[in-house]
Amino acid sequence: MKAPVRVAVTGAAGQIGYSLLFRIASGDMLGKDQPVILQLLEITPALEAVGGVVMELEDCAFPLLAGVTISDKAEEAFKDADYAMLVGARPRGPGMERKDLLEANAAIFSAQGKALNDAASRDVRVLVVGNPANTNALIAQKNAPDINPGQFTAMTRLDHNRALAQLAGKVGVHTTDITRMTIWGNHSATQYPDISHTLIKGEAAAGKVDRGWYENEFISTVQQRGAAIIKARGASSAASAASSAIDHMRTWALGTADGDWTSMGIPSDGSYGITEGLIYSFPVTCKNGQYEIVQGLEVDSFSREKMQATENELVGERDAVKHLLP
Ligand SMILES: NC(=O)C1=CN([C@@H]2O[C@H](COP(=O)(O)OP(=O)(O)OC[C@H]3O[C@@H](n4cnc5c(N)ncnc54)[C@H](O)[C@@H]3O)[C@@H](O)[C@H]2O)C=CC1
Ligand SMILES: O=C([O-])CC(=O)C(=O)O
Repeated sequence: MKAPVRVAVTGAAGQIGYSLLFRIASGDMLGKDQPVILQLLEITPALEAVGGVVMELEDCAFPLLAGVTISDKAEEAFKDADYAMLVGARPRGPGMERKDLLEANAAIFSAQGKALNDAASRDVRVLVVGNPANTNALIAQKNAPDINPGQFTAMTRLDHNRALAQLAGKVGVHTTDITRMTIWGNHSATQYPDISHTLIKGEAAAGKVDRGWYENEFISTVQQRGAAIIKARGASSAASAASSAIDHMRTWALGTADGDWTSMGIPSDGSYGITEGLIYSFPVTCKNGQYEIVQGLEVDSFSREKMQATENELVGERDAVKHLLP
């Protein structure tokens, strides 16, 4: 049996937490041979509620769950963490854009960046889910100068999975028939879901759908899916967000399939002309716990314009939180 790894989860009493914790503990994230210790962080008034969730975790008798801790202190929850899933933050309501949460949530991520810097494993892999996820990841990263900046990532896997589902539904195939989907940019309404390089059963996806559908329906449906769920459910996506967080970490740790790639919000190294340092979603392959940007993809003028629009939005968000970026 492998030694247990430590997975810190913030916002553990929230809606996403309620779905996420059980999937991590059952081995969906890191494999059915990898024991895990969960280190849960919540604000003080929610500690009793987390206690209830922990009772339920115990009652599942998960073979891989090697321990659970609860704390309202970030340094305790992040102590020696190998993985940190930063979910705890305010969600948006109807009529809001995710960046409207910047002011409410940004302070959380500067404090948690510092706490990760002080307490987590030097190899900690960080996923930011709390919105606006890309800019919150930037804030946490900049407040953790002793941790490799590349270990801070933001979740666009939900957008990636949504794009797979929309395309599969349109063409009448299963999502598993589709490879090389790409989400570029911000987890926001400016994101660019790009099928220019996507394959369906090994053939170009662009040849199988009408260009008008792609430009006028597919892109906006994926961009607006979070808002559509809030409108229908009265609360933002939770189980699908948790599932995508599991996918993001599993792919990062265990790798992408040969010939395929995924989408992750990662610090730009300047690839594709994107401003260095922004947490921008790129197509990436993963192997041995490392990700690498897929290079050499052709970018036409339609794509370039969309990639720049979402880049511009991220530059604006970064500038709005300058005071939190040491
Ligand atoms: N990146 C993505 O694709 C997605 C991101 N989200 C975002 O995830 C976040 C969480 O969503 P839900 O679970 O639905 O919200 P929720 O309100 O149900 O839960 C959030 C939890 O975080 C806790 N919390 C607040 N401040 C905290 C802090 N400083 N430390 C630790 N815990 C703290 C709250 O007490 C609450 O229990 C929201 O910002 C939401 O917008 C949601 C869906 C998808
Ligand atoms: O839309 C929201 O506010 C929640 C979220 O990020 C998503 O579902 O993509």
